[in-house]
Amino acid sequence: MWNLTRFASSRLSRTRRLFSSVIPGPCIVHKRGTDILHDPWFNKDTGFPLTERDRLGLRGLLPPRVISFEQQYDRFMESYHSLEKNTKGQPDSVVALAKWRILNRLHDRNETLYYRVLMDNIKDFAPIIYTPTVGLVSQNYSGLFRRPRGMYFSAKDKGEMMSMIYNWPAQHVDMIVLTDGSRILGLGDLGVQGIGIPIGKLDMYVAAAGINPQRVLPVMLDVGTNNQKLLEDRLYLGLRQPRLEGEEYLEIVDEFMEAVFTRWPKAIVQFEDFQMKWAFETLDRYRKKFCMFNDDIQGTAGVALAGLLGTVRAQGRTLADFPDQRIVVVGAGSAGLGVLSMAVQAVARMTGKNETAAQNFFLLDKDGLITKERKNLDPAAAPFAKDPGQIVGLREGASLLEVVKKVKPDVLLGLSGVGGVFSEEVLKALRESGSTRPAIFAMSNPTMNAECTAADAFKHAGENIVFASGSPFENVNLGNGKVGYVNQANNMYMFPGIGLGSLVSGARFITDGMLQAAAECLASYMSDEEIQKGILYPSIDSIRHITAEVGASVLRAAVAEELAEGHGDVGPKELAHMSKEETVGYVFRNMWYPIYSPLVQEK
Ligand SMILES: NC(=O)c1ccc[n+]([C@@H]2O[C@H](COP(=O)([O-])OP(=O)(O)OC[C@H]3O[C@@H](n4cnc5c(N)ncnc54)[C@H](O)[C@@H]3O)[C@@H](O)[C@H]2O)c1
Ligand SMILES: O=C(O)C[C@H](O)C(=O)O
Ligand SMILES: [Mg+2]
Repeated sequence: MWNLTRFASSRLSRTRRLFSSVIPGPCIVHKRGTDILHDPWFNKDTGFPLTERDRLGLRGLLPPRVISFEQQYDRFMESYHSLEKNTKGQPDSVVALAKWRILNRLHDRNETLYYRVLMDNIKDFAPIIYTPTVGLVSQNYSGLFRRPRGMYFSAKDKGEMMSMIYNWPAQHVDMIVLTDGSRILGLGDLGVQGIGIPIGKLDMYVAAAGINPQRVLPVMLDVGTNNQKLLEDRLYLGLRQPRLEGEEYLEIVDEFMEAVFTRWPKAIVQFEDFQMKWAFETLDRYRKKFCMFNDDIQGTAGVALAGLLGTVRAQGRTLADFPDQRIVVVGAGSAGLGVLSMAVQAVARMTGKNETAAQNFFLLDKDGLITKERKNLDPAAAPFAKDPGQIVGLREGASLLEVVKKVKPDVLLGLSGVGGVFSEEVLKALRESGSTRPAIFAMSNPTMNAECTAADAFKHAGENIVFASGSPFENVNLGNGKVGYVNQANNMYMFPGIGLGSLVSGARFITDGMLQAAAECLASYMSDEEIQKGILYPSIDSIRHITAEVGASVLRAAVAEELAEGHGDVGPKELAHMSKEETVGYVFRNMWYPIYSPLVQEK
């Protein structure tokens, strides 16, 4: 059932070939003069050619010399490298924020140049615009705030959202990332400051999926905050009130969703970093009504399942052995439960048995092992709660150490949001794992919330482990020329392809079938040779390529489920007649690529 296609060697050259045909057509701007210079969508700074300077009223508003895009690029990178040099030795957070600031200023000034430097240096810049630095930025957002980005809808805007949505200047919007700031990474309730996350996710949409930056919209739904520190902070920029709850809360989200889909019926909304109860409730409420998904539940599930399947292969086994893997999941929140349900569904499909599919999975939360004896057992966790009769030697609420010692798992997967939960003792206990090559997924973000560091994992659990973390760590030098490989198990390998595939297929909804197709695609992406080395995911350098593949598989699944209504001038019939290769080419052709496009028609 898992079709293991290999893409390996020609990936990069194929990417380049496909992009060479994607030169945007002339785009005519109706602004003039300083309005253009101050509009980051159109601004080219000193790169405006003389004809455009003449015809757009820019003459005299810029120094006379025209600088090429490449020169601008080099100049920015030089400034960036000198900033790196000048901040050497300073605390990590100071350096990270300085790097974020210089990138953010470019983002505010010239989007084309910003996205080109981001794409070309994604490995270095993703940790700044995305996890972990985006967490630090969100924590300090009210102090760092200089210019708004995206839209802010607050509880005070009730009844006004339908008209407010038309305040957004872009005529078309394809991709929206929405948060209410209630569970930002593992940092808790950050209220309005959580807007940093949708901004970072949409930067990844542009860099990885080639969504046109003029068509993305980060949104903050500010319904208050329960973070006392923020409520008392005189600089805090959000509503100073406790979070709305119950019907009052849902009425705000309902109103926003109606407003968005009234103005942009074809948009896709990604829910991000909602606290668990609202994450599940809103997914359930909207998934059959609007084209939306929850990244923490569904995107994370896909990336984790791909990693779990990779782990089986890394052990030298076949995928048919997946149902025998003993997997301990630490964290029963939106992410942990999302991963469990997708993984258990995969086992059920492979074995053809629903009743026993969850038997090799063990779920823990802050109160330890979850069994059917748990008081106030969350209904969402109930299907994975152990029957005390079937776990001899373990009790309700057993500690992680007890569980690892008893279960001897093949995989330890953390989505708890708590740094260091995989303690030295727990990692050492994993040495007794039944597996020749146990895997550790410390998936919580940002770095300080990871369940363990990469270095500790290799040191305490042994050199033969497979390791993945949600935020990036350096590979670990094991001595004797050996390297402990660090994977980044982050939903960034999933959500851009889910969004892009849904967009270019014109899917009405995002179904489990489409998400499963995305996960299968990522799972089959790596060659056996890479997997043997413990490399479970592609390098972030090839994120556009993997996103195109994931996007194309989502598209094909939408077509198969007769949900694809087409996109632009490509109708559903044309989509249905495309070969697999053609769907990938079509997805690539729909990716925006950052180059300056002419702002005036050639005379
Ligand atoms: N790598 C990724 O792609 C990815 C994706 C989504 C979420 N995450 C990370 O996962 C974490 C959790 O996200 P969530 O949405 O599920 O949060 P959540 O608040 O819904 O759930 C957290 C869960 O962890 C449990 N927990 C807390 N302390 C614990 C402890 N000491 N031991 C065991 N369990 C404990 C809680 O009881 C709860 O069940 C966050 O840090 C987030 O950044 C990572
Ligand atoms: O934002 C990330 O880096 C992954 C994930 O969505 C999270 O909430 O941690
Ligand atoms: Mg998230």
